[in-house]
Amino acid sequence: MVSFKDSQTSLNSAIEFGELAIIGRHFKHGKGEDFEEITAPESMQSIVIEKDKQLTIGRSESNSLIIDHTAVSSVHCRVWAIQFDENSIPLVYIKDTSLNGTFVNKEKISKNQTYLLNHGDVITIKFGVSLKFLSVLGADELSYGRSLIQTDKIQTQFAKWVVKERVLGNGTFGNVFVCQQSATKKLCAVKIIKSTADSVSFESKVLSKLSHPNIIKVYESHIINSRLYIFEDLICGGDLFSYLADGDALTSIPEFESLIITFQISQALEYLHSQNIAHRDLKLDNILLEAPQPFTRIVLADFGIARTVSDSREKRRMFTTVGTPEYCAPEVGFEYSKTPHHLRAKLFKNPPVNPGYDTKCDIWSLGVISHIMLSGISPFYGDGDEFSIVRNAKLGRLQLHSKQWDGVSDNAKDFIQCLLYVDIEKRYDVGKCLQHPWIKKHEVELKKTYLKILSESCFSIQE
Ligand SMILES: Nc1ncnc2c1ncn2[C@@H]1O[C@H](COP(=O)(O)OP(=O)(O)OP(=O)(O)O)[C@@H](O)[C@H]1O
Repeated sequence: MVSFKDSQTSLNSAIEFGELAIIGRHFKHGKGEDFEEITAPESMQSIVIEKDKQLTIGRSESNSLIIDHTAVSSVHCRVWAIQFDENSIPLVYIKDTSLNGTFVNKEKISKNQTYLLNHGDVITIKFGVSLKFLSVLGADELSYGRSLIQTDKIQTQFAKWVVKERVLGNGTFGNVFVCQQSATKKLCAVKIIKSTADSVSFESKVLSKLSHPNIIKVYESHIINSRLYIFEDLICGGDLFSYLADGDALTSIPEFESLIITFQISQALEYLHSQNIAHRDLKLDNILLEAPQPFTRIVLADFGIARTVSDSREKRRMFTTVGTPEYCAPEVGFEYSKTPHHLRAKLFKNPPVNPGYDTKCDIWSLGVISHIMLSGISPFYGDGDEFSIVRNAKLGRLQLHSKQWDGVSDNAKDFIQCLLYVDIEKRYDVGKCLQHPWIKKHEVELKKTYLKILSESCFSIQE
């Protein structure tokens, strides 16, 4: 009735983040149901949760744990672990994809909802097995968050929210914690930023007024004791950088998967740019996935340096050099001087010589991201120091004929070229990107896939 795939029982070299231990089974008993504790054979007592590998539980042969019962869906639920960096505590999520439901501690998870597992949680597949989640750190998985809350004197109780002792990630300006919406019990994220300078206020002021499936949803924000708390949706699949990472290198993904991600980012940019907002820091790390799998909803996050540009065409310019050189358009103004401090917050003093830049800076970044997805190569990275990255970007030479591009269509290559023109006039805007043959040729399939992604996403459930 219950079986494991062989690969799940011999994982000695993998990084383990926890396990799901079989503790019993559920069965039909007359009109009701019953539960009995079971001791599975030794080789089948637990299923290991490892880094970068999604586990599936269900009826079909392809699952990591197969439960052969008609009440169990073909893929009933998925389990995966996310770790922000190698020093942070992994988060293990479960997503229900079943007809009859997946239960955690006897509560049903809504279909397509994702739940963050805590050490000791019991997962029940009705008329299948019950599994206990054992975190690799045991009950200690909360200690890091708890100590941060204490040392940073973080407020945990709000009228509508409770901040949890789970850390999602750390940024330059602060930390991101899991929190819970008191009324609905829904898990969300709260970004807690130490500084309340103007540079971070965009996230709290403007983002809460935006509504787009591919842009992080911000509910509200509060400033308490010089800390800005931004309550937003929890996006559970990690970032695109981790998704593409393979050891120390990045890998390419299939062309249609790259296309659907590019399409979703373009949708978000079309919305942002139509409101005269530039993100200014688009990069793999700031693109979050709802689940670490192909054809999932992607969400633009980290609007810490985003800016609203003027409505007037003449004034639609920005002059501050910000962003990340690897993804940054040449006109943004990073310089290839060997002096590193030049590379941050450099103000253009003389606008007629340096005309500044506009929202097309995001298009360049999208070009870099799509280039990486299609080939596994960052186009201007060179030997990796900022000097060569900035110089290469200013030259704008692309090598779209190396072996990494074998099998990539000419349309995809042309799309990349159109986004990475150093000449801003020649570079496409987002409207033209969406009209490019790479997208137009697949428009019907793309729209169908996009609608399916949204209909299966928590975004559509909340709206
Ligand atoms: N809403 C969210 N849901 C899930 N994870 C999130 C969310 N927001 C941020 N994170 C995680 O926390 C990490 C830090 O996020 P944050 O936006 O504060 O950092 P950052 O500003 O990108 O860092 P830096 O400024 O150094 O680039 C992200 O990389 C991401 O992994």
